[in-house]
Amino acid sequence: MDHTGLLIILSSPSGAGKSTLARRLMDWDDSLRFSVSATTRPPRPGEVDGEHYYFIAPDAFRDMVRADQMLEHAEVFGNLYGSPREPVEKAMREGRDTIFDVDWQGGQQIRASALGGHVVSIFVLPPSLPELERRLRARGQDSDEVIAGRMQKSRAEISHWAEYDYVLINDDLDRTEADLRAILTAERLRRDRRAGLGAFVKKLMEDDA
Ligand SMILES: Nc1nc2c(ncn2[C@@H]2O[C@H](COP(=O)(O)OP(=O)(O)O)[C@@H](O)[C@H]2O)c(=O)[nH]1
Ligand SMILES: Nc1ncnc2c1ncn2[C@@H]1O[C@H](COP(=O)(O)OP(=O)(O)O)[C@@H](O)[C@H]1O
Repeated sequence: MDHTGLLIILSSPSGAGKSTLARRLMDWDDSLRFSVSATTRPPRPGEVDGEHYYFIAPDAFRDMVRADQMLEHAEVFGNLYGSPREPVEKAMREGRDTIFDVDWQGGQQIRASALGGHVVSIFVLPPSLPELERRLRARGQDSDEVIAGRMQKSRAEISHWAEYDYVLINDDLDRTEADLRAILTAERLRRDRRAGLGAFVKKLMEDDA
């Protein structure tokens, strides 16, 4: 069936688990595409350029924005982050679904973008703020100062929860992953209904006549 790809927005305060969940979803369904963002923040140990992020200089980032090559962009924790437009448009044309790991500003801009696709937005909450801090520490990739900054910003990110179609409390990882799979399956069926089931039903009736 002909259809355009879904745009799946995942947001959460830093450390709630969205990268882990996105990775699990892609292991479940390898047709899913991850939108690799460009950022001016330095790579963490183990992060690979072009896989986790495109690590670029602020000037190069601003050039991309000026050339309208970013579908959305925002400043988060003092660094610039943006979703390159071209790979998303290509995936949509090919009918492949794209996952975005973006903050609330990115979520708002993707919803408002003129891409015209079927957008599904999901907000991931931690079970508590002390658990969020524990996860940031357990990840072992940020300094105390960076963790303190992220905890301070977490309330502002969480305040946007009601803008999202779905809100999941990521307590048990397997449970949250199962909920995400269910959301994706249901939203794909909704998309297909819109995209071309009319023609299928018409043919079904004709074949039976
Ligand atoms: N608007 C926007 N936000 C992004 C983008 N890429 C990442 N972010 C957000 O930036 C924040 C920080 O990301 P990151 O530095 O990887 O830290 P982490 O969330 O702790 O793994 C998170 O809220 C991400 O969702 C992007 O392309 N656009
Ligand atoms: N449900 C969960 N229970 C316990 N730990 C979790 C859970 N979800 C994620 N984590 C852990 O918390 C840390 C932060 O997760 P991560 O996916 O990097 O968050 P984010 O991308 O939202 O910043 C990681 O070490 C991850 O393994």
